[in-house]
Amino acid sequence: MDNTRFFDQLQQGCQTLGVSVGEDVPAKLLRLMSELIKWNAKVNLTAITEPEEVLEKHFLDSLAVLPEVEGASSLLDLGAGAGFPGLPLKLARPAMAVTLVDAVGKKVGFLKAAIAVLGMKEARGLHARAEGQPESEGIPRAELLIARAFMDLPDWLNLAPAYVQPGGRVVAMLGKAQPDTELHARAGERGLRLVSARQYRLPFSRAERQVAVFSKV
Ligand SMILES: C[S@@+](CC[C@H](N)C(=O)[O-])C[C@H]1O[C@@H](n2cnc3c(N)ncnc32)[C@H](O)[C@@H]1O
Repeated sequence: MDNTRFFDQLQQGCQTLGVSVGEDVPAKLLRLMSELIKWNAKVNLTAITEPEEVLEKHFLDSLAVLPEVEGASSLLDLGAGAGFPGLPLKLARPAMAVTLVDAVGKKVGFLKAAIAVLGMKEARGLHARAEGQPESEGIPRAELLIARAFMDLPDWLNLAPAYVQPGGRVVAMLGKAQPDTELHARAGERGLRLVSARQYRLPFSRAERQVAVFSKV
């Protein structure tokens, strides 16, 4: 994929998703992709390595949840892996402080290198295992907590509230859409409230996704 095609596809994908990013963001995402592919040759960060797939399944899927993230001053991405969704969200909304946590040291090594290469301010890669005790784990609470492909929804909703500041929200990125009744029930069982649930499709493969937002009651 040449650079022009990358920029065209990114612009088209953002348009289809109804999200917008700053003028400097496409070049930064291109740089992130080249770091990711370089590191992935040495360290197993992600199974998604083809540029077209990185663009759609990692970058555009991360940017797709910008409407749910808008306005947050701090974001915590648990089980961030190679940095998704946290790194593209931080590039798109640089004023938001972002902490990316993963239990695997080599992945956190990549996160720290990517943050440095891209010159991100108020972004941090943190090597820690999230098990529901943020203080002892050294994981800061955030206004907005997010994860993708980290845990199934019931386990995520059990773990998540401990990492959210008072008045904050929990965002769940779901591969498989769940009916609103199910989301309401799962939230209610844990003292959470379903704020919104939205289905979307990735722009090129048309794969279905869902994003749900919960608040502490
Ligand atoms: C399937 S990957 C998803 C990575 C990324 N969120 C994405 O969507 O591409 C799950 C990640 O969670 C990390 N992980 C699993 N359990 C964890 C825990 N208890 N605390 C922190 N990270 C964990 C793994 O090391 C892995 O990188």
